[in-house]
Amino acid sequence: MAPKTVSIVGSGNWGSAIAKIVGNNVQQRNDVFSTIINMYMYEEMVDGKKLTEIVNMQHENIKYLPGVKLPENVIAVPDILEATTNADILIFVLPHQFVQKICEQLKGKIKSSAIAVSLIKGFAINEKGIQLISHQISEILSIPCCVLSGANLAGEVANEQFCETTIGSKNEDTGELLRQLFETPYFRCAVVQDTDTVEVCGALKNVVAIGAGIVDGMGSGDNTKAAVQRLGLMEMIKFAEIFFPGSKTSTFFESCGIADLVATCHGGRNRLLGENVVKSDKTIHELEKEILKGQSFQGPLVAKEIYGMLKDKDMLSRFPLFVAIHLICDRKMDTKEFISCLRNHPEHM
Ligand SMILES: NC(=O)c1ccc[n+]([C@@H]2O[C@H](COP(=O)([O-])OP(=O)(O)OC[C@H]3O[C@@H](n4cnc5c(N)ncnc54)[C@H](O)[C@@H]3O)[C@@H](O)[C@H]2O)c1
Ligand SMILES: O=P(O)(O)OC[C@H](O)CO
Repeated sequence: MAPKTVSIVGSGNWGSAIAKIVGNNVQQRNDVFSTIINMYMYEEMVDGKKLTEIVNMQHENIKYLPGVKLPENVIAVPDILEATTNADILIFVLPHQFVQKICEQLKGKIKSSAIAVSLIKGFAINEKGIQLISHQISEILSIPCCVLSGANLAGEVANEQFCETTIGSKNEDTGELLRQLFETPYFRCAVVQDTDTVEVCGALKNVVAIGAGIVDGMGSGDNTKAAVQRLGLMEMIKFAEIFFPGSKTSTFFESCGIADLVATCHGGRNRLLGENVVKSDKTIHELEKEILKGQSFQGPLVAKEIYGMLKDKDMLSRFPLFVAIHLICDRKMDTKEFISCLRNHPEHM
């Protein structure tokens, strides 16, 4: 069989870390994969030069993953159609708010036999309510879309510190192909078929991590933070049970579940946001600009999306932690009220 061409759609903090892994792997497995990888990069000027040109000259994404060398077979391409022409495998890894626009541009322009894999942690909103990003990609492009999600803080992965991840694929052969594309001795991939739950975990843990940051900002101890994580996990499980029937509890014990929740509540950008929401009165947008310098917090947007959906369905009282986190991010609830939310949580009734 002809080697498969891989394209990466996205080149931020995680996109660049994954480009390092995939760029190296395709060189070692060149019987299975073509060795040149196009990486779509949203063009911007850095120090007066185009970021794509800097990446292609220096083999380093100096804005989103400074200090990490990327393999030379990863080529940054500013044109989305040029980046994805001939791709057999499309890796989607960009903040979820940009997916619809990118997919609309790709519609009818990619190989009909291509497959996608989404590394994105977020939800889309459409007229029916919440939609998984992998479903959105699959629906717009008319191709299957798998997922990859786990306890994977990009900087640590890029520095080759051991971690696990979870690939969700309903098709066993595709799951094995993706494992070959992503697995390294420091990035251990487990494949499960319960793809929806893998993705739900990735989106919701970003919301819980803001709660962990809020209690950090308030100076509460580790016990309080553990309570946020436990109650958050209970809401994540309930959310999956109600809105994604058939979801398996065992998936929450994979890297995409409990491990990612713990990693993000301790070392993630969303945790940092929660801490700063307590310590400053700036808006989320101002904090994002100030703290992340171009990177993106996904938690506040997901919290807002699920708040709107739960309100429409008259279910706000069943998810008080998610609701409080949204209201605090929106500056409609005082951070001091967060402890009462934990104290009066329905899990204690
Ligand atoms: N960073 C991590 O540690 C990490 C780990 C696992 C999963 N994720 C998930 O991966 C996804 C991507 O995150 P990331 O960290 O790579 O990105 P990031 O937070 O670094 O986001 C910035 C990216 O968005 C791009 N961008 C800005 N405006 C754009 C536009 N209008 N259209 C298209 N792109 C635009 C920027 O060029 C940059 O590449 C998210 O869903 C995130 O939750 C992140
Ligand atoms: O830095 P965060 O909060 O976006 O989390 C990053 C990853 O999702 C951790 O697995």
